[in-house]
Amino acid sequence: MSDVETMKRQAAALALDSVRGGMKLGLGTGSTAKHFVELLAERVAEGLEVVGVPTSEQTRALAEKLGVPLGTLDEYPALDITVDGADEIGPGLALVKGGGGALLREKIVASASREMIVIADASKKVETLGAFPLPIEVVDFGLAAIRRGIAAAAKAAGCHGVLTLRRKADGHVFVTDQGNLILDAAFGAIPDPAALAALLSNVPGVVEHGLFINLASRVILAGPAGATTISRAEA
Ligand SMILES: O=C[C@H](O)[C@H](O)[C@H](O)COP(=O)(O)O
Repeated sequence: MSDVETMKRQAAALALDSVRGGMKLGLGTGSTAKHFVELLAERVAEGLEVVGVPTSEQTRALAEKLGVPLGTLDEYPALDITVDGADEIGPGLALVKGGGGALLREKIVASASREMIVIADASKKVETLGAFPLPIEVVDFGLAAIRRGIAAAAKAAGCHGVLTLRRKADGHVFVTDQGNLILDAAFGAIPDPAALAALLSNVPGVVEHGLFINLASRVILAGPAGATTISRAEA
């Protein structure tokens, strides 16, 4: 396993310490969340009783394969903990998420959870969000108008940048688990993430965006010298 994968797994293992029998867990998406699902599956095989609610079809398939009992948010609308990765972690534990295209379900599941624990390698912590292009999930109608709306909202929040329609490696347009499209917004820097989040949410055609404000309660960051936990109160 590469150094960075070892760090991600270490963060995932620490998040597992917060899991107790009987909990209902949101299961995140991405390479870091995958480590958590794998480690959780080991504990389930040893007898830990939990129910997971996956944030993507990818995570559902992995958890099913590994034998983690699954439920839906309709069955369990109030979850105990969601454990998920992030693309960037900024001041106040504001996050950019959606690099894997799962931001919509991830935000719904995190919002339904008493606590969201973010697990990441230390490279994800930044002073200013925005170097990672912000994923914005939009409907498949009126894309040119939606782009104009996003650009105007971004400008009002002091952000400028190219919006790129996400495509898969084979060139086909990327479609989310909810059947929507993703525009990746290369803003470079987001001076006021909360303001941008509110403005983007008001653009007709925007289903959701990858700014997670006041959702993460703790971040477990693993670096070469070990792991540290940062709570929102101290971030
Ligand atoms: O849509 C994907 C998610 O928001 C991921 O949690 C995020 O992209 C981080 O993924 P990774 O752990 O692979 O860096």
